[in-house]
Amino acid sequence: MKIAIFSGDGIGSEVTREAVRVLEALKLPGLTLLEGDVGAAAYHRHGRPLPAETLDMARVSDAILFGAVGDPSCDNLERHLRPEQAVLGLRSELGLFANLRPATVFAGLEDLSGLRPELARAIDLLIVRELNGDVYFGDKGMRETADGQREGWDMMSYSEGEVRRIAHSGFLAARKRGSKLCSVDKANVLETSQLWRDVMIEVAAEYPDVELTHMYVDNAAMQMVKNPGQFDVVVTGNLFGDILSDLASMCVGSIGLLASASLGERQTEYGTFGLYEPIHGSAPDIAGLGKANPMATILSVAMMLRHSFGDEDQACKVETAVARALSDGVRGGDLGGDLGTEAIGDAVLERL
Ligand SMILES: NC(=O)C1=CN([C@@H]2O[C@H](COP(=O)(O)OP(=O)(O)OC[C@H]3O[C@@H](n4cnc5c(N)ncnc54)[C@H](O)[C@@H]3O)[C@@H](O)[C@H]2O)C=CC1
Ligand SMILES: CC(C)CC(=O)C(=O)O
Ligand SMILES: [Mg+2]
Repeated sequence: MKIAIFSGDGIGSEVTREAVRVLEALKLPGLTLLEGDVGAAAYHRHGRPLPAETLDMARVSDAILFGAVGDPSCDNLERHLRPEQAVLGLRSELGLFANLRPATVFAGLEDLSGLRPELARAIDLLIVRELNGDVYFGDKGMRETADGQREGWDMMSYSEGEVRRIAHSGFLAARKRGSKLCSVDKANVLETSQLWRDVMIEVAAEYPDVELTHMYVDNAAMQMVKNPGQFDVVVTGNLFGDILSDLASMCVGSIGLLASASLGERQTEYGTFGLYEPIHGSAPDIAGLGKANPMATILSVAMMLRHSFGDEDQACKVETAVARALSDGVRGGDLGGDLGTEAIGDAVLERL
């Protein structure tokens, strides 16, 4: 089994290093790790954030472990050269349209949530975010208005087929959990969202065992803070899912804890091909200081073992090691402690 490691920029390389240590400690038979350049690192070396060599490596791999991309020194480059295009490009080129972002409170962290402990304790939700469409991938540009002002524009759209396939991902995920699916949109204002809602209702007919509800995204943000325990699976578009998942992360304690799996249709001999990454970015404010929490990336390895390698035992082993570390009081700066990235990695390894 081949895993491509794309660690990227800022804390991406720091957190990925710890996740790779965990992966190697599992001694999976026949494991080969490949390393590729993405993001600002790739731009400086190859002139492009997602070089052809990296994409080729992704295509011959069974799964990808991704750190993060983004560097302030690149924020004024033309958009197609910016580091973020690496992760967007991998998601679209590889057809990874279903992004799963689970959020659960670990025992012992209830007091570290941005919410009251009794609200935090009830959180066990999964955000299913569409990843190949929406305003992120529409035409965009800068133009001049008739009265000479600059105008930025981004096209938001979803086709019926794009909504239908993520609807199935949402319903199937709900069926494996609490059978409740909340579709989040902005159908009171956006045509994109009206189609989204119509298609969700059509697809619901194939899943009579799953309860479908709808919520506008502004209310969903409020409800996530007021009563997050009401959510089981949330299915939503690319932009709304991006925002709501960062919100959910603080409800469980830290953005350094939320893992993700990005899946498509490609099957390998081991399972579903996927890209696994923490939901956070390259965190330039703490990059190079050894302060980042690597747990989200380590938990992304667990998701990889589950979805791409069908190895539920090893996935649970990794998740249990992280949960034990947290319940034993292992805390990085993001959780009010003083342990650094490597020390947190050591603590998880000791509990594997
Ligand atoms: N998938 C990706 O590669 C993503 C890349 N980005 C990029 O990352 C760069 C920084 O973006 P921001 O908006 O600042 O988001 P960010 O997620 O990188 O950081 C937000 C805040 O959370 C903290 N943080 C994030 N991860 C942490 C961890 N593991 N441990 C402790 N603290 C952590 C950071 O220090 C910062 O204060 C930008 O260039 C952005 O475009 C942002 C999100 C996703
Ligand atoms: C292109 C990325 C920076 C999008 C993002 O923030 C994410 O996927 O969480
Ligand atoms: Mg994000």
